[in-house]
Amino acid sequence: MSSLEVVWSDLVRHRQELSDFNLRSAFAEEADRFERFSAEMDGCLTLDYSRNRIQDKTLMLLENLMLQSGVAERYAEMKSGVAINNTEGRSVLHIALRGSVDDDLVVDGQAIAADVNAVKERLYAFAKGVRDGSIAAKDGKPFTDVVNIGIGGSDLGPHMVTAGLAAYHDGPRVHFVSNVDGAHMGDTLKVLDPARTLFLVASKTFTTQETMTNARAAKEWLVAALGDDAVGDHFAALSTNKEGVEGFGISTERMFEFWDWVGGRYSVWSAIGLPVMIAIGPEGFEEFLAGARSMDEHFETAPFRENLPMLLAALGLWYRNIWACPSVAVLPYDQRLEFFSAFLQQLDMESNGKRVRRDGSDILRASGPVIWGQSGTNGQHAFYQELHQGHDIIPCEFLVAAKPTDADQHQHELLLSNCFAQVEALAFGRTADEAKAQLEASGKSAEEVAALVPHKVFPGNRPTSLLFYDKLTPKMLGRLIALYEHKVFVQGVVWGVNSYDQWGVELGKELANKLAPAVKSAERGEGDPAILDRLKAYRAK
Ligand SMILES: O=P(O)(O)OC[C@H]1O[C@H](O)[C@H](O)[C@@H](O)[C@@H]1O
Repeated sequence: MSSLEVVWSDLVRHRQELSDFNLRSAFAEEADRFERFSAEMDGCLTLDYSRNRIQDKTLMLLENLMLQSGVAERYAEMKSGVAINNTEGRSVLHIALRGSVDDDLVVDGQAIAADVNAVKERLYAFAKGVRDGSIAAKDGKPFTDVVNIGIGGSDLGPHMVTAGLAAYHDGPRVHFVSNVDGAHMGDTLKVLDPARTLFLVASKTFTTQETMTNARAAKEWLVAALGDDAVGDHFAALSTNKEGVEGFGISTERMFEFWDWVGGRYSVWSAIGLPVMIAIGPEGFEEFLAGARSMDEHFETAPFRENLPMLLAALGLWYRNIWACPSVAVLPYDQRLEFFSAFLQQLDMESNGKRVRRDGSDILRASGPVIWGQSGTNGQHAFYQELHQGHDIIPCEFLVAAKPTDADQHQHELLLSNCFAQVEALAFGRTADEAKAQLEASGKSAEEVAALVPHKVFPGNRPTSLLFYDKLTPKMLGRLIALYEHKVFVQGVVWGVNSYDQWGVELGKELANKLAPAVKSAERGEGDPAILDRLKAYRAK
């Protein structure tokens, strides 16, 4: 057995040792659980992971798993520009986007920091111009609205961050259109004035069906109102595909490039972040980058027991592979992070939702779990029932700020108390004796008590981790995203997958393009004839 397989079997055996583990008794017996199982970075972000089914030995074994899997070695390869995205022959260097000009990161023998900086300067100048009106609409007046047209990595990151930093917006309004469903573009344009609207076409490849369709629709809408010559002033492109951008009619002066070593789901730090720069300004965006950079440094230097991404990754592996938990709920108690779990779905599931290892061999164990969630307290009134009393154990990651950015203090205290209450209820539950005492105290008869007790028992012992931070600033959001990026990286290395390709998305895309003509005419064509027949019938109604 390889030394890595030995660690996996150590972990399986260790789970048996913990078969009677219960968070209630663990907390009763170990007054120091918070001290032992929490880590802080920069004095403003704490990961409290004390309410997990772990002991010191668990962490020792998980640390060994990281060592044996070669996490540090793979990270060194990544930083040195090795094409760790082996199926596409690409380096993976999104960390360079938040680095400094003095960094010596190299791709294909070329230093990249200077290029990164040059594009960033152009982006900042453009964002500033749009914000102060010096980059204006066709009529010379400032833009009031910016529409980002993109999908996947060219939408989820900037959309989530723009919403997350709403307290810092002081530029034009920013909208996001992603879905090929014409209703998305239609509903967005309905409230906009073409004379005041700037479109950003965001697409790494500049070939994605949804984005190109929406971009053409936007162009038609604009041209119909303002004429052909408005396109130059009212469009800009964020892409790696110069020919595609020019072909669409956007000049290279209005194109902001990035590079094939930036994966779509890791691209919010690049030109894809332009909507955020326009919304909060370049200074705010610099803070956002600085937050991510501080997480990079933390990840590179903090010892395992203090290393937030390592710990989050380790706990994820523990539950996914040793406890067979199929999903993880991400629950930000922050309305402005309402798109955070949707963003993480792409980051995590597109990266590690794989069935073969880098060399094409079978992984032989479960890889990326289903990531899902919603902002608190909304989720409490929807799916928390299942978290508390459902059949599956669903580890939860809660996120909450100590202080509101600009919201009411009293309401923020209620938000915090809801978050802490959930964490406590999931961990400690309610025993049958407690349920009985409560029902008796409420005056129920003995029969009623007996009938209701089973329904009122909360098993507890449900694992949660809490990311507790001072305030949701641009810097903090940068830290949080980079934290999850590194977590995904670590897990990908342990599972041995290529976290930077996404072949699984391709088949559906190919088939959609193939079926488009058949759907258009609703005639029998390629694909499932029965459903096309039904389509024809419904259309004829
Ligand atoms: O930016 P684009 O080239 O338009 O790609 C947008 C998205 O397309 C696909 O769905 C990929 O799976 C995503 O990773 C990517 O972010």
